[in-house]
Amino acid sequence: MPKTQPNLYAFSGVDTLAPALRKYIVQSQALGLARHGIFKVAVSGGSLPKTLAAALLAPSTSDDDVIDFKKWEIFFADERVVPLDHADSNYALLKSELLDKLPADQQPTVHTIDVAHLDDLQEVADSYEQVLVSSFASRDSVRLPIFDLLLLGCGPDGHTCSLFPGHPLLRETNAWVAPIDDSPKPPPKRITLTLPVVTHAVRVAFVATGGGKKDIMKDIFDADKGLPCALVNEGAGDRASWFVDEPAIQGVSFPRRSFL
Ligand SMILES: O=C(O)[C@H](O)[C@@H](O)[C@H](O)[C@H](O)COP(=O)(O)O
Repeated sequence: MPKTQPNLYAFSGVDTLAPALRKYIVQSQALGLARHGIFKVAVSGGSLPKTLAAALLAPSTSDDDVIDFKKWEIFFADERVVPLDHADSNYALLKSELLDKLPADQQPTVHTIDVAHLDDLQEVADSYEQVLVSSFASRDSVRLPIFDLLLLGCGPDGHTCSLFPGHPLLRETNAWVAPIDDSPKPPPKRITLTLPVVTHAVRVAFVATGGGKKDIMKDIFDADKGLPCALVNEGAGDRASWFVDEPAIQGVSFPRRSFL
């Protein structure tokens, strides 16, 4: 079977990107609800939660444009191993950008890391994997958990989640969730979904904005450097979609698609 290509959607800025991202998320939600009555989504940190909030907190524009947060199960595609109220916590970031702005009766289920063992990184990863096992059925019955949607960022070195270029973790084939204690991006101690879990999601959306991303975007889309983001593109094909602004893809020759 021929390999499919990722979808590259470019927008003038976050104000035009956010409504398209919202539409894509609402479609993904409908697919998830049709599939299993729940919407299982994992999110990253960085600049993503802010863009996500711009997309999701906007008022609904039609009967088809409804976000049912009560049916959402939110996981973290990667998390820094710090207390949940720490300035570095991806949960704390998502909470302040999005969760705190949702009404009390519209709160999703949010799966945070277990902070009881912050000094034992492997234990944090293992216990988070158990959270996935409970949600997605046992490891014996499913080889990999299949998220309805992953919402990811792209670092200036081409990393995504906490999967960094050239890191041995990229070769992990067994664990669903892995620890990393030498993240080049601080803080060093993190847990992350592994590459097979990322590439097996029903849909993977990347959000990358700003001129600071343009060099790495050329490396991801126009070169063959085996960067983590490119490995996700390769594994997910057209199940991967990129929501970017024009400055982020200045000079990139990979063909854009129009978002309908
Ligand atoms: O916890 C983290 O550090 C993030 O999950 C990380 O993977 C992030 O998504 C990228 O570094 C992109 O970050 P920006 O969107 O801020 O560039």
